[in-house]
Amino acid sequence: MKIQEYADRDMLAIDVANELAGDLEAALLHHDTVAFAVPGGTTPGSIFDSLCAADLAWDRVRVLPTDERCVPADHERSNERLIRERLLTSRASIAEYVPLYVPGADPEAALPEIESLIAPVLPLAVLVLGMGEDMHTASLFPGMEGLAAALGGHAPTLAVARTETQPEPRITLTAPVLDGALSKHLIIYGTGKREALEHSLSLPPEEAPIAAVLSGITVHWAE
Ligand SMILES: O=C1O[C@H](COP(=O)(O)O)[C@@H](O)[C@H](O)[C@H]1O
Repeated sequence: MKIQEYADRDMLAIDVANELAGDLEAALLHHDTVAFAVPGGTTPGSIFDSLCAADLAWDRVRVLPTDERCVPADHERSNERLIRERLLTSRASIAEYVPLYVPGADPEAALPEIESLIAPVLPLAVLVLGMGEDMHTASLFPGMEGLAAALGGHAPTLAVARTETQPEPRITLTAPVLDGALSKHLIIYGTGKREALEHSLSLPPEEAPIAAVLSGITVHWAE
């Protein structure tokens, strides 16, 4: 794990967007299409605002969320909504979006259909992760039912996350899928998340799921 510190969040957003564009460009040199997984939540919007203008073969990039809340795609809590509004715009508007949530069915029943959408685009070439102060990443939450299976080396591609702390169920990529990305970046803002990340290093992944995906990752941090 390598930590890059930035003077402020604006600098981080610009530099990380440039680094991601470089990673995608390098991956596109070797593959017809590349899978690019990105988080939702409050952290990545300003990075998306810069990255969307990168001069890349976006028509060969498959963008998917690291995790999704089971809400309609136009809902304010939808990660798809954020990604479509802030990343899949400008030059990046021609990238293909691969969803992790399909409306209607209950999440467990929908997993086979979603897996059939995701499987053809894997493995991940470039991964961006966020993290909560509770040390969850994607929607791998400490203490959630099924966490040990979702962290294990033989985990299926997807897991359903149901926690008391979240208002709706979620669907998440599992740890081996995330950890297997060729290029991995974690974006965290603020002292609380920095301390939580450092604390996670001394905990088992069941208590700190972020710890399961840190091998070879670059952490980008600004206050
Ligand atoms: O709920 C989520 O949480 C994490 C962290 O979110 P943030 O708002 O603290 O940046 C995020 O990475 C994940 O994709 C999202 O669904």
